Amino acid sequence: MPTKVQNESLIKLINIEKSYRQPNGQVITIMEQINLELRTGEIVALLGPSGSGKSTLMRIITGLVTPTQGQVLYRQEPMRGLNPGAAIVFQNSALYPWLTVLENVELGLKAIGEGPRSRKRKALRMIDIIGLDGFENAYPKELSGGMRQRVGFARALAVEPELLCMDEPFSALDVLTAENLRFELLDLWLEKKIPTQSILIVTHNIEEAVILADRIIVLGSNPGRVRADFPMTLPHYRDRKQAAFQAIVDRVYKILTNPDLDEPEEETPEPMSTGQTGSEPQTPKYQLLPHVRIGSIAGLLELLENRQEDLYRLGQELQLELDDILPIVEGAKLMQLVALNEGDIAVTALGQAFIAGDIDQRKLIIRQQLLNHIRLVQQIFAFLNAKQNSRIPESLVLDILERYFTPQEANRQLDTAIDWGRYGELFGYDEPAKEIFLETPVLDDPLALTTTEV
Ligand SMILES: Nc1ncnc2c1ncn2[C@@H]1O[C@H](COP(=O)(O)OP(=O)(O)OP(=O)(O)O)[C@@H](O)[C@H]1O
Repeated sequence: MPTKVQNESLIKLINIEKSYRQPNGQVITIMEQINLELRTGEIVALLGPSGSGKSTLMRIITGLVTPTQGQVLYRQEPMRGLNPGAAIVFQNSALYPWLTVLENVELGLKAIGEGPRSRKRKALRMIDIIGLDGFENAYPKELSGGMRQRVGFARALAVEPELLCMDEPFSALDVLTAENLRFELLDLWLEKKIPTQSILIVTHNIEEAVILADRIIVLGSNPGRVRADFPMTLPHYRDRKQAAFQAIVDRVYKILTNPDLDEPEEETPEPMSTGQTGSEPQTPKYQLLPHVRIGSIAGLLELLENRQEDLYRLGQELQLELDDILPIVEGAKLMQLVALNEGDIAVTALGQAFIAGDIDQRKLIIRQQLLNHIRLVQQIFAFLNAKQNSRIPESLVLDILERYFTPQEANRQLDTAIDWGRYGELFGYDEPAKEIFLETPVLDDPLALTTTEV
């Protein structure tokens, strides 16, 4: 088994940007200025909110996606096409149902041109290492979810990749199976039973990252960028109950829940021109609304009444995943109903007034906050007031949104704005006509007649 050489550059991303051209011709940048290096001997966890570009970044590293700008170096050389040293394990290992475990594991080896005999030998060895001994001739449907995922690992590891990329590999498994598999993978890595030189894992699970990683990278969204990149010094095996473990979990939680609080990156190379398609016009940023109902925000406020709470513990208490709780907190924060301080969340005076208020008072508060702080709502409201019949087609708003977001995201933004506007009794939605209409025209409202600049 090859020994692991520590700290050699395996992958280097220099000023990576990825943009997609939308059907309307608009170019949307989903990530920019990504600078990072993966070195041998480390497990790196990539965390970030949904849509921050974690999977895209992993695909750029493996060569499945080409960046719009910037350079990918593999072992210090520009990478062209697929990364020769990488293999990927996905959330649901896509196994061929008509092939046995052995045949599924052999597939990756076949793809890289291994002959039948060495293919079989290597596949059997990896099946053994990964704990599937005795199941070589089973078909995927005969296996549990955890065992199928093991086959996915065996298939990826059989080709002896230098870099093992895993995109939420444990998230489809039940809690116990996931925990077992995590520690088994860690055993294989620490005991050098696999020749892998570096592991990159995309995850939504902070504790999983803290259990496994030697380094944690946090991405931010809109567009995706590196917000934090720090080493983990706790020795393996880590205990979830340890104060130091909890402190790191809190730190990551704090970064994720405070979009304004960036931690310095490890290194920031100078901008570098690559001669690629760098001439796309930059799209200015637009406030991104979290997809959350006002009811959920109200629920959070009621729960927080009169207490300052650590967000991480709150998530645990509510048994909410990070991706569920973040949009609720973000929505409440955008409307200034809560304030965040060092990972703690507290209800503001306005939030307290919301909790104490009856339904009409609550609606009034939301209405005020929407008109004061939520750009899309302000814009729709201004359009409606400028129209004589107080109605606008949704396509008018979608056209604007699609200058900044994908069509799918533009629809989600509009849905959220309509939901919030409805709660604040600012406007409603006529489904058959696909039009937004003013609830009660408020012509003396100073905001009503201002058109907001896009
Ligand atoms: N082929 C594509 N065309 C247009 N937009 C895309 C394409 N692929 C990804 N995107 C957009 O890029 C953004 C980042 O997507 P990506 O899947 O990389 O994020 P993520 O952080 O992995 O999200 P999640 O945690 O939800 O899996 C999203 O807004 C997505 O809609």
